[in-house]
Amino acid sequence: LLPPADLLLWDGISLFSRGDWSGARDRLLGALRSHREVRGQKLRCGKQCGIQGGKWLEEVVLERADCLVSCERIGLGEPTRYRLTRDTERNFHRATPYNYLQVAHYRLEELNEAAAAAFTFYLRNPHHQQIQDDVIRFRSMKGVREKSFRDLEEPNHVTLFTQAVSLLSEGKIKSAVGRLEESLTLFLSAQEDCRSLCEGTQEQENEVHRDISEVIAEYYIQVLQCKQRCVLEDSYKGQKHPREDTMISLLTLLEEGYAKLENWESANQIARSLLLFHPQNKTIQERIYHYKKKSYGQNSIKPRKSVAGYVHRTLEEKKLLYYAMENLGISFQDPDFWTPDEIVPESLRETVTVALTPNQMNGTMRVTMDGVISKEECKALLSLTKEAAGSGDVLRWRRSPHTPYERIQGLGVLRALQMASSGALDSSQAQLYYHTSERARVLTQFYFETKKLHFSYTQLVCQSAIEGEQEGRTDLSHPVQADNCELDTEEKECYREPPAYVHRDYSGLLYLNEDFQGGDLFFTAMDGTTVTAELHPSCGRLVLFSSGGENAHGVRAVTGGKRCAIEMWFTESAEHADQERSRAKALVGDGDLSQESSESENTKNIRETGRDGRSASDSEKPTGRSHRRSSGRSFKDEL
Ligand SMILES: O=C(O)CCC(=O)C(=O)O
Ligand SMILES: [Fe+2]
Repeated sequence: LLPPADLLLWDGISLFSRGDWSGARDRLLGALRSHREVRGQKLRCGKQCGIQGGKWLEEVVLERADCLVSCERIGLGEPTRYRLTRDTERNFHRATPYNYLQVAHYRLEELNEAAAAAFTFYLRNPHHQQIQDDVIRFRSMKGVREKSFRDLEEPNHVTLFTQAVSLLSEGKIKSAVGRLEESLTLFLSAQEDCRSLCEGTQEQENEVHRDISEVIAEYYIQVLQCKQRCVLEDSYKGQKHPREDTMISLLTLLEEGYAKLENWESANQIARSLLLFHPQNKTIQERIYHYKKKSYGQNSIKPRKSVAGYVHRTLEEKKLLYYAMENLGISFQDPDFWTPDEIVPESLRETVTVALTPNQMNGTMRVTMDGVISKEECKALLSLTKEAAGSGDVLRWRRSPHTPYERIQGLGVLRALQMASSGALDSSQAQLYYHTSERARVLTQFYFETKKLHFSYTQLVCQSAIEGEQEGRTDLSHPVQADNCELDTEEKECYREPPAYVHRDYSGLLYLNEDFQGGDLFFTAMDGTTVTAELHPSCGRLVLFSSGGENAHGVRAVTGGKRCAIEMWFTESAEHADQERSRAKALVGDGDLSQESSESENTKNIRETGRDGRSASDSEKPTGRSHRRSSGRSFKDEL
């Protein structure tokens, strides 16, 4: 039996601080091993102490408690010995031992081990400045193999998945499918393990004596929330890509593999399993029809049992959690994109959907969402621009700097709020402007899994076609450009240097209307001419993209009517945050109780961020809609 993990960890850290590198390394490795050992034993006990049906609840609970305690005692000793405090548990969760370990390995000149430990920590703390630098340093060191940059805690199902992806690209379909099947099995069993540990001990913060059912309900909700988060736990850890659903990615590839192998029955079965996540999806239905024809109308094919079980169970849990959310006032962040509307109570239902996925837009870092604001909200914001135009010189219509055929009008957030406080604008509309942009910021942060984003600039802009001057027009409303770099279409390069706004990291365009001619937004390759995606604005439609050359874009001529949008640019760098924004924030009284969060907080927020981008500890105000709705789910993904 290994010494307890916390003892080894603190021992290791103390040897570390005294410069005893080999002692530190051995203790830290021991701590990781011991932590794993306890986890394994708890899993074994959990299985061994299964619940038998047909008994009273009290009897079941007491029996299981007795069984668990004695099973763990035999395997691990007294509970006081192996149970970790929440802090220590969090340290293991964040892979902190690896951060010490990488330094110890480095000092001991074990460079490949050091690189692996550093990389492992980095993946779980991608915004940690020091580890970013360390990984870069290791990469430039001679004698460190590329292979060493690997995740020492990578779940086996991820390893297999990655192997399968490269096998598929090499055309080795059979082996790929084998790997994917194995990966699916392992993913499901990893989920079981993660979920079963949710029932382990939890430290309670403020114990007061309350009604037994209240206490049980609260504890049970905690357990359910923990189980729901297991999906995030077992998802692929990498950066620079929006998070995808592990199960859906797995099944999609698997179906593709079976189809390539012309194993129509299996392809059909997997497609039917996928359909459980998106029952209305036309393309899956078509593929099923196609497979059915290929296998001569085989009609009795059902979804995979394991997948159906997975979907059924998680939906049952979500129902309970949404019930608790509606009636007991608990907060629940649904980690899944695909939860069907029927599961969510009417009052909590949100309308934001992903209208175009990055894939459908032929890029990785671009997405289009619909329903981000309601029709009434569009109307209110549009009337803000009308009033603003009538009330002052700065906001009067002027000729567009981009084209002689259009006039343009712009209004900043701070300006709007200031005008509202002097009575020149409707104050609730000005506030709505603020909260709407805030909503877009949170969605960007959530969808691209970035660290905290700050506003770099915000503007409500309308362009309108000058009547009678549109004949024979061939120019654009807004020429093709990138938002944070100088686009050189000859060289197909984009230079991130002044005069470009180099601090912009993400761009957001929230459209307020659709009743005008022309004015489509389009994306091009860096040549400025090859169009890769094009869309017409509409009320509540939000287009988000990274601001670099990978997202060169322009706007087609507005040849009739008025086109209005809120343009937003976000930066990851707090130093370059828009000063006006903090004054605007003060004006709306949006107190930031969450404070400037520390590095660790930041990382934690991202892991715990729900579908509306709000973490449990995030006390930012709801965004213009009722609190209930904004703390609910916020968008669902279409395939
Ligand atoms: O209004 C739009 O759709 C795009 C405007 C734009 O790209 C910009 O102002 O940088
Ligand atoms: Fe732009």
